[in-house]
Order: sequence, then C-alpha cells, then structure tokens
Amino acid sequence: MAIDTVTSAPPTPARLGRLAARALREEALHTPKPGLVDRRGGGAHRDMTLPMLLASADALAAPIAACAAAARSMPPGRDLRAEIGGIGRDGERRMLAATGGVNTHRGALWALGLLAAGLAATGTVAGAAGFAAALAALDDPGAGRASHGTGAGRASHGTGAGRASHGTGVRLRYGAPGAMGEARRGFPHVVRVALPVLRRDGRTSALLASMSRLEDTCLLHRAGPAGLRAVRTGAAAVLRAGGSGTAAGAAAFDRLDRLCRRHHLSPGGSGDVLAAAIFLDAAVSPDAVVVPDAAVFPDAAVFP
Ligand SMILES: CC(C)(COP(=O)(O)OP(=O)(O)OC[C@H]1O[C@@H](n2cnc3c(N)ncnc32)[C@H](O)[C@@H]1O)[C@@H](O)C(=O)NCCC(=O)NCCS
Ligand SMILES: Nc1ncnc2c1ncn2[C@@H]1O[C@H](COP(=O)(O)OP(=O)(O)OP(=O)(O)O)[C@@H](O)[C@H]1O
Repeated sequence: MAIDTVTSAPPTPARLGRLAARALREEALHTPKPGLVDRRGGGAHRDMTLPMLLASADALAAPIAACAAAARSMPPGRDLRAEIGGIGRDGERRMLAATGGVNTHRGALWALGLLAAGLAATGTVAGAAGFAAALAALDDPGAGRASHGTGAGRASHGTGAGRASHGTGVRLRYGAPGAMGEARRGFPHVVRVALPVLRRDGRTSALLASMSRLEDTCLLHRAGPAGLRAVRTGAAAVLRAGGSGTAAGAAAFDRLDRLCRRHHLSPGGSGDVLAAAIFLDAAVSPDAVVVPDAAVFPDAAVFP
C-alpha cells in the first residue's frame, strides 16, 4: 500500500540547503564507519580529513538550495536539467575550492542536489525520487565540461574535461551503472533500503544495509568485483548477527572495519546513501514515507 501523504508545504529551498549540509555533516561525524572518513580519521582515504569533509558540507548548502530553487521556478524538463547540471558543476568547483582540490562529496552532491530538487517540487519522498529519476534520465547538455580549473588547488579526481571519472572507467570495465544508474532508478537504496532502516534501527544499520547491497563504483574502482563482494559480505554478516550492538555483530563489524582499512576499501557510495537518507528523514515527516509504486521503481521486487 502506498502511503504518500503531503503533510505540509515543501520546505523552502534555503531550508533544504541547510538540511542537506547538516545531513552531510552528520554523516561525516557518525562514527565508526568502515573505510569512510569519520571522527577517527580518514578511513581508507589518505587525502581526506574530517575538518575537510565538514568544510565541504558547508560549501554545498548553497548549490543544493539552488537546485531546489530551480525546481520550484522552472517546469520539469530539459531546461531544468540543463540548469541543474550547471548548478552541480558549479557546486563541484565550490567543493574543490573548499578542500584544496579533493573530491570529498561529488556523489553526495549529485544525490542530495537531485533529491532536494524533487522535494522542492513535490514535497514527498516518492515524489522526490520520481522527480530525481526523471531528471537524471534526461541528457545533460553541459556534461563533460570541466569542474576543475578554478585555481582550487590540486585536482585529485578525474572529473575535469578530457579525463574520465572513476565511475566512467568502472562502467566501461564492469558495466556497473553507478551513481547515474541509482538516480535513474529513483535512488532505491536511499528510499527503500537506508531510510526505513535508519528510522527503525539507526544510522549504522542504515549504512550497513546499503553496503550489503549497493554496487558501489568507489569499491569497484579501487578493488574490483572481489573487493566489492568482500565489503558486501562483511556488511551483511554484521546485520545477520543482529547489528553492531550485539557481541557477534560488534566482532563482525570490527573485522569489516579492519578489512576496509587494510585494503583501502572505501564504500563512498554508501556514505552518500546514508547522507541522503538522513536528509530525507529530516526534510519530510515520517507520515509521508512511501512504498513507491512500480512505475518509479520498475525493479522494486529486488528491494523487499
Ligand atoms: C552522475 C555523477 C555522479 C557522475 O558520475 P560518475 O560515476 O562519472 O562519477 P564519479 O566516479 O566521479 O563519482 C561517483 C560517486 O557516486 C557515488 N557512488 C558510487 N557508486 C554509487 C552507486 N552505486 N550508487 C550511488 N552512488 C554511488 C560515490 O560517492 C562516487 O564517488 C555526477 O557527479 C554528475 O554527472 N555531475 C554533473 C553535474 C550534475 O548534473 N549535477 C546535478 C545534481 S547537483
Ligand atoms: N564519510 C565519507 N568519507 C569518504 N567519502 C565519502 C564519505 N561520505 C560520502 N563519501 C563519498 O565518497 C566519494 C569519495 O570518492 P572516491 O572514493 O572515489 O574518492 P577519490 O579520492 O575520488 O578516489 P581515490 O581515492 O580512489 O582516488 C565522494 O564522492 C563522496 O560523495
């Protein structure tokens, strides 16, 4: 049964930007997280610190608010897609300027920017997911334009003109649809996996639920299918043991944490999924949580 009640007017764009930045900060601060930046340090990332992630989160409030404002003021369609693509690339430049050229939140900006646009336009979780999916399905006329070159400092990531991103490389090599595929399907790991688990069992379980299922291109890029499989299996083992709060679950969590550190495995896509779930949880009343319909999630059966 679909329960998709609009309980109040959608939050304003400025509020959505603030809530998104807060969600990014809360995700970064949540500790412990296997492989990801947290209060203990950079996890599997040699080039990131917690203060860097917090600065990056703050820098993204304005572009995410701008995505929401655009969705309020323009009808859905190609012009809005072009506008949001430009805002996204400008947001990536701001992120790189805030971090000295490190890609702290590219995937997170993508997810939260599209979902903020969807929330501004529709006010509901299912509406936001469907809206984001429809936008992501449209070609971005500015795709391939550099998001580097602002004097932000060292460019650590191949998102600029002429260089393929990690996600593109992995898509070509393994056929993984990655962050674009997740968006085009209406962010099922955010809406149908992490958000309900977050509300029931908290943030660590929500992160693990995503890690146990997501085809994360960060993991594929660094460690191939074997690395991805090891992380998914490790996360599933924690959940099977009752979560990190049980003795067996805590031991399994510790094994997963050490595995990620030893092999430099970062589940960055699941970090984004957790941040997006925290954002939706804060922005939309629990009464408006939905079981989305098959039109938005054609493969919804995959997510019980
Ligand atoms: C589609 C995006 C993510 C680029 O995709 P690509 O796979 O090439 O990117 P890249 O490898 O640099 O990073 C992808 C990031 O997504 C996350 N991710 C990885 N796997 C997944 C997954 N299966 N599901 C969701 N997120 C994932 C990770 O954080 C990863 O680092 C996006 O950045 C983009 O096109 N931006 C252009 C600007 C734009 O249109 N913005 C609009 C909204 S602001
Ligand atoms: N707490 C977190 N720590 C690290 N990354 C996170 C976190 N939360 C979300 N992420 C996501 O993980 C992605 C990190 O990207 P990735 O692992 O590809 O880093 P990179 O530095 O570009 O790659 P590499 O280090 O392999 O060269 C970001 O796009 C970001 O959105």
